Amino acid sequence: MLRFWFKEFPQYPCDHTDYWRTRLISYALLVTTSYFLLLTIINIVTFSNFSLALLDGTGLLFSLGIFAWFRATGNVTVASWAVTIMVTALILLFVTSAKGYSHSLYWATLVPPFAFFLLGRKFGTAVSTFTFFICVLVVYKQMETQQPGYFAFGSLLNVIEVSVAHILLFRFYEQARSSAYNTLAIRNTEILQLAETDKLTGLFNREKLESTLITLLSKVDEQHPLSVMLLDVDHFKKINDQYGHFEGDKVLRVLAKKLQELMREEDVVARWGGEEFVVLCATTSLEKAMQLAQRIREDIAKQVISGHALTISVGVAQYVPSDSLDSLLGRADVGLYQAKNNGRNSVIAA
Ligand SMILES: Nc1nc2c(ncn2[C@@H]2O[C@H](COP(=O)(O)OP(=O)(O)OP(=O)(O)O)[C@@H](O)[C@H]2O)c(=O)[nH]1
Repeated sequence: MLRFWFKEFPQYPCDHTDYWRTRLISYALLVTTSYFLLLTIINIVTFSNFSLALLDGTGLLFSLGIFAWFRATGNVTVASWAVTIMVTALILLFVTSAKGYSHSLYWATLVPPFAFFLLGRKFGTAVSTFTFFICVLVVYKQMETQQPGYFAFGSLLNVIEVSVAHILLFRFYEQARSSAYNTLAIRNTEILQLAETDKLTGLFNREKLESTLITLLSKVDEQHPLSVMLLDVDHFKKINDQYGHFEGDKVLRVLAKKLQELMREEDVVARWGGEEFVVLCATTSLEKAMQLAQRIREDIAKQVISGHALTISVGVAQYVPSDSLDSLLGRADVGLYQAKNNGRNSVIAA
């Protein structure tokens, strides 16, 4: 119903640091505008108190003025100050006019949540300190006159109103905080995904491959051997030279997808760099890995990849206890080198 009141500013999307400020400014102006409008009407219609109605009418115009100006400019900093000053002035006016009766002081507790949220730590502290200083002063003056405090029905309403305002404000804070955390969590997941994905092919990149290999190595034992394959496209340079780099990229993308389809679900396929790919085969002996690599080499040779007939050479190695990460991949590289020397389109174990 009140959607027209809350303008979405394109410069403040929901993950922008000022997004929730724009919301609180709009909420505060909605409350102050309604408050002044109501009091103006009551003072005219019920009490015929036109001087008070004039005062409330001025407040109404002031509140609407800030609202219209904020909608037009989207200036959060100035609107934050305007709203904080208006809310603080209203509260202090009430506290001083009520001569510091206890129920009126309760309103002052609304200032810190406003001031800190809209103005930040430094000015929030300043405005809150100023407000509480005025409250202390008012109470001190009251002490001098020895005026006894009293509570009437109005006082009770005041306490209830401030309590409700407190709950709403803290709900607002919690929403802003959890929204920020959720956005952060989504961003973190995206960043993590970017950090471990090869941009061209969408496969795991070298960093992710190495961390996965370290994890898999910790699980290796006699029943769970681990083998790796290093695959390289034969004469890939020709595709680039003949058809251009973009076509070469397209071929790499399609080939990466094909490799993933051809591998078993449990195999980890990654782009090592350039036109080289690595496959980690957990719980796979050298013999089994050789069979798998041969099957894949044959499949690739039979298929047309993005309009090109391709072949691959593969080096295969099985982890032995004396291996480090580098020596294991190094041995697969030796196998690949031999496969290339053997005339390519072949698989060699090392
Ligand atoms: N399009 C494209 N080309 C790449 C990319 N990374 C590396 N290359 C190219 O891959 C080619 C690799 O060439 P070489 O190392 O000579 O190997 P090759 O032509 O495949 O020959 P052999 O491996 O000996 O069979 C080079 O032309 C690189 O520019 C990439 O991300 N995209």
